[in-house]
Amino acid sequence: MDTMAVQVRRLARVYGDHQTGVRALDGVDLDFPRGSFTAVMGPSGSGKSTLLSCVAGLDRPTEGEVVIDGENVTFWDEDARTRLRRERIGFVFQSFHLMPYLTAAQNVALPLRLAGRKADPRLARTLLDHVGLAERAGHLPGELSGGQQQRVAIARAFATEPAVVLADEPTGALDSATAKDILRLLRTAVTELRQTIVMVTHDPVAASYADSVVFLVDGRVAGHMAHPTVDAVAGQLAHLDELVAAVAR
Ligand SMILES: Nc1ncnc2c1ncn2[C@@H]1O[C@H](COP(=O)(O)OP(=O)(O)OP(=O)(O)O)[C@@H](O)[C@H]1O
Repeated sequence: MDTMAVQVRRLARVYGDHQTGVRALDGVDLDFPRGSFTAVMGPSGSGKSTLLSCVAGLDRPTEGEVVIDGENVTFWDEDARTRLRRERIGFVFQSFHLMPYLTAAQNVALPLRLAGRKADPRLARTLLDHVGLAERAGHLPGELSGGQQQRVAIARAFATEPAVVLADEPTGALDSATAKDILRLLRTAVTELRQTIVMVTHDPVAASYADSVVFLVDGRVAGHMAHPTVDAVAGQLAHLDELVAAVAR
């Protein structure tokens, strides 16, 4: 069994003309091991969202490859990539993206139904139990707080036991105490359940819950940090200009 959940190789994404267009990604090589929690950071426009979109198969790279669970998915057709997103990738967004007219349990079961699996109501309840929301299974998103909605979204993201969960600013809309609860939950999913998470964030506190941080600058990997602390990440972000200079060399 491959030990890498996700690998990207020489990944490039050019928007517009190949010569004069924007190189949103410019030769990115990254490995995301199974059971790892990686934060992706970098200035606005550095390519973080483009990286997630390419890994999710929402966007096609101009060059390079995306390998998920040992399978090169780069050239899969639209149908196969839709199945990939439904079955092998979980998503957590800043603004939760729950279906407003479905209960918490129905939202959690939705990926299983879309993947054509028999939706066992007990599984949705178990997943909600894991995120501390067993009592709220029958509630609609509008009846839940922001932090509770994000817990439902996390239970949903892990429902299909995906190869990787892609989280885009998962704590961006939450107050700092609620954000820490959510980050602890993500950390537990990695440590205890061997899930794999790739999280885009601007927040050094959020990044400090990860095993490592990848810094992107101008579409390139400008640095890595293992065992990040809040101070070390904030310090690196304050000196991104030095990373930029190193990339330009
Ligand atoms: N559909 C598109 N068409 C043209 N240019 C695009 C498109 N999507 C992204 N870009 C450009 O690609 C670059 C990388 O964008 P991306 O959204 O990946 O950055 P980001 O690091 O996620 O930024 P932010 O932190 O602001 O979300 C930017 O210069 C952006 O303007």
